[in-house]
Amino acid sequence: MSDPDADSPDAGSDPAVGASDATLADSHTEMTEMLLPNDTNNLGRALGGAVLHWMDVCGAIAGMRFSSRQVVTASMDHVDFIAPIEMGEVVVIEGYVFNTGRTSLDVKVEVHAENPRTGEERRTTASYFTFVALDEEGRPTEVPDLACPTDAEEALRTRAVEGRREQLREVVERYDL
Ligand SMILES: CCCCCCCCCCCCCCCC(=O)SCCNC(=O)CCNC(=O)[C@H](O)C(C)(C)COP(=O)(O)OP(=O)(O)OC[C@H]1O[C@@H](n2cnc3c(N)ncnc32)[C@H](O)[C@@H]1OP(=O)(O)O
Repeated sequence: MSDPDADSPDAGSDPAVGASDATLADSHTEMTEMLLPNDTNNLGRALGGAVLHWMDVCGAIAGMRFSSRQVVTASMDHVDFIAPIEMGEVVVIEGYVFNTGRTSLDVKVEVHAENPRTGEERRTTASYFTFVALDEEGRPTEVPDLACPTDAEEALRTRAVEGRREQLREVVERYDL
């Protein structure tokens, strides 16, 4: 989040968005945590499972904001922890819906760590989740179509689609599948 305004999905709106549509900006979710001892390992760094938990909750909130439904996590893509998070650092988790099926939503979730004293920040992980919206009886139910009425939203959508493709390609190459 080095420049949150540069490609903010909330910038501008389009009155032409249909009644059965929801926008990427509608789903946009940002959570801020501080890494405390309960979520660290013996090195004083974030437990992978704690980070996954925050990512899951952030993605679910994005899915619920988008669909106005309860959602459940159906799947999570590959996750690489590319940089450690140190105790006392601020953790910013950001998610948004970038693709929809009939009852499913794809959500990109990205995590940055921030040193609160220096302001230095770095990307620590990102992944792609699929959530499924449920009706009152707990059955999969239709979600709105995704609309990206602003250039910023369209750019984020494209970045997520291409990022997911690239991440899956890297995993296939890494394991020589
Ligand atoms: C707003 C009001 C809220 C009020 C209330 C507040 C409560 C606030 C609590 C929130 C708290 C946070 C929540 C955190 C999120 C959890 O932690 S949820 C817990 C962990 N997840 C689960 O327990 C899910 C367990 N799995 C299931 O229940 C079922 O497999 C599923 C996911 C519902 C799918 O059921 P199914 O019978 O396979 O359904 P089916 O009709 O075949 O497929 C439905 C869709 O799912 C897709 N799908 C199925 N399996 C998969 C898969 N493995 N991968 C990808 N897609 C899949 C299908 O492709 C299909 O997509 P569409 O083509 O319709 O777009």
